[in-house]
Amino acid sequence: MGGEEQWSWMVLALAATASCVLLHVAARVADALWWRPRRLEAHFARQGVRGPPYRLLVGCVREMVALMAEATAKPMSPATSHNALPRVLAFYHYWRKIYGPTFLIWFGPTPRLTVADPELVREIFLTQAEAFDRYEAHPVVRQLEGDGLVSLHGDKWALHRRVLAPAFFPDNLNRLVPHVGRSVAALADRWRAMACAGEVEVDVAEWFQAVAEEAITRATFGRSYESGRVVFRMQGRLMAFASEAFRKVLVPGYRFLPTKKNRMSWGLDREIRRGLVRLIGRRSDAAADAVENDGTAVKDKANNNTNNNDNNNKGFRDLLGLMINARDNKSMPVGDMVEECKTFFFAGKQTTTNLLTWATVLLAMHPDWQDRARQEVLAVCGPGELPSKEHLHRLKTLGMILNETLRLYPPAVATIRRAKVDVILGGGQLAIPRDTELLIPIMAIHHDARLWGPDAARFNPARFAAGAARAAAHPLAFIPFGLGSRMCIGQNLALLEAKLTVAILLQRFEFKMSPKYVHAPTVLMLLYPQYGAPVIFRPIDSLSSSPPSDSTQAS
Ligand code: HEM
Repeated sequence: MGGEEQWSWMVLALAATASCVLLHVAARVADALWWRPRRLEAHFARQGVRGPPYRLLVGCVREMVALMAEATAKPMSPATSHNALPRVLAFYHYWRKIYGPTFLIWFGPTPRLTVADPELVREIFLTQAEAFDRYEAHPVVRQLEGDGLVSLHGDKWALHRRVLAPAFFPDNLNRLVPHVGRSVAALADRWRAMACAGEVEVDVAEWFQAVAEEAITRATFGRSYESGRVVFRMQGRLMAFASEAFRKVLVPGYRFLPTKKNRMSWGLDREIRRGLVRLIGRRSDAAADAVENDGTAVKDKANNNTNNNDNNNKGFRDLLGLMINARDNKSMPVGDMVEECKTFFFAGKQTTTNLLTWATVLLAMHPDWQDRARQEVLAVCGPGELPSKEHLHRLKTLGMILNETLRLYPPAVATIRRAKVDVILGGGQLAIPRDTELLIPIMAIHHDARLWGPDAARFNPARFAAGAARAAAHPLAFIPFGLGSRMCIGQNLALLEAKLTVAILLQRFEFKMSPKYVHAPTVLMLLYPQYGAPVIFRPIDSLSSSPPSDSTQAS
């Protein structure tokens, strides 16, 4: 064979190989975008599970967006109704009526099975939990929430959860009561000072952010509160930028473009990291000095706030200190600690702000329950003292009100899992292939009349009189903090903050909704009042205008 002929054969062979590769890739793409979704649709249909039809590339996202846009265009009607599900999860409400409680939707070519039956929920979160993983968030959300507990998996998640859990034990959190109480009392004093003609109107959705930020900053940084606060302020600004981006920008890759806002976000992100690394360095050095001087016991104390400058923090185990101690055991690098701090700010601030906002809105809408709760608070805590940890424990009516708030307006309206393996649920009824996502619409379970009775859409805290597990026809019908091993780690902190804040406001004010308020719950990551939550506060005259005495002492 001549050189020229040999060359032609090589070109032909290369062209044939390239064609094979191209064909193979094209076949894979066609399978992923068309044949696999069709096979899965048929697979679920054979089990009686149906849903809106899959459309090439987009799945049923277009219909979902249209249903949500239509629902959020109008406020709730009637304006006092708590039947918010059709507005908040419009697509769920619409398709559930057509396809029943378990149905299949498509996020692009990704199948998402919607499951609202508490027995299936039990299997997903408890009895077969090892077959499911938490879902990977949108990259914009991921960047914000940090690579901490919320998004970790496997051994690393287990280690972090073990290290951080002691910060949320009730006896530890009780030490925060005086701090949080004082910050709420300061807020109440400001509102009292702002009141003209005997009352003041404030948007509680805005103001409660400061209360939630104070608590999460204390819980994370303890005695390094002041430096931590500077870092978390920046994190707050970053979150504001990102939630704007999340709202407006659906262009893939937009977050990488050097726009003015993006450059500001990147700069803030760098500053936050630097600030946290510096702070961790200072705390680690202090702990190391303590070891050199006095041995290990003192090191633990150095990390756990026995600073003389802040005796009220005495013995408090903050998240940073717990992580630094773990790092000494070589288990948590600085980068991981930075990510956890970001995660806790993200997971802890807005969720609690939302709970506080909806609880205040509901009490303003239901003056009968506001009166009952106030009577309880005055009977247990008196009119002028900051509630103590012992007081909080005795505020049963307020506890019921917070539960009913979390039922009707759960800050996290849904959660998602992904099947890691093929799995069979419902005693053999439901075969779920690997990589199927499961959408658990927490809010829909909370509003289901078959579980909660015909008054499911009514605000009736009395249904929680015998405890959360007995409030509905199924013990797992109430899951505002999730379920199982990945249940919210901050639940005790959120409830403590909410009880304390609402108790202090009830002591000091009567409140009602502003005529400007438009009842329009909507979802943007969490459940928000779409047009804010303006509430009118009228200081209770029996109180003196001087700041209340602080009867509580840190324990
Ligand atoms: C009313 C307030 C809150 C609500 C309704 C809430 C809700 C939830 C829910 C539903 C989950 C589970 C998500 C899932 O299973 O996919 C969760 C997890 C989590 N929450 Fe909360 N949360 C609240 C407050 C807080 C606070 C105050 C903190 C931190 C101080 C926090 C930190 C976390 C973390 C780190 C996780 C992930 C836990 C893990 O995967 O191990 N949350 N939360």
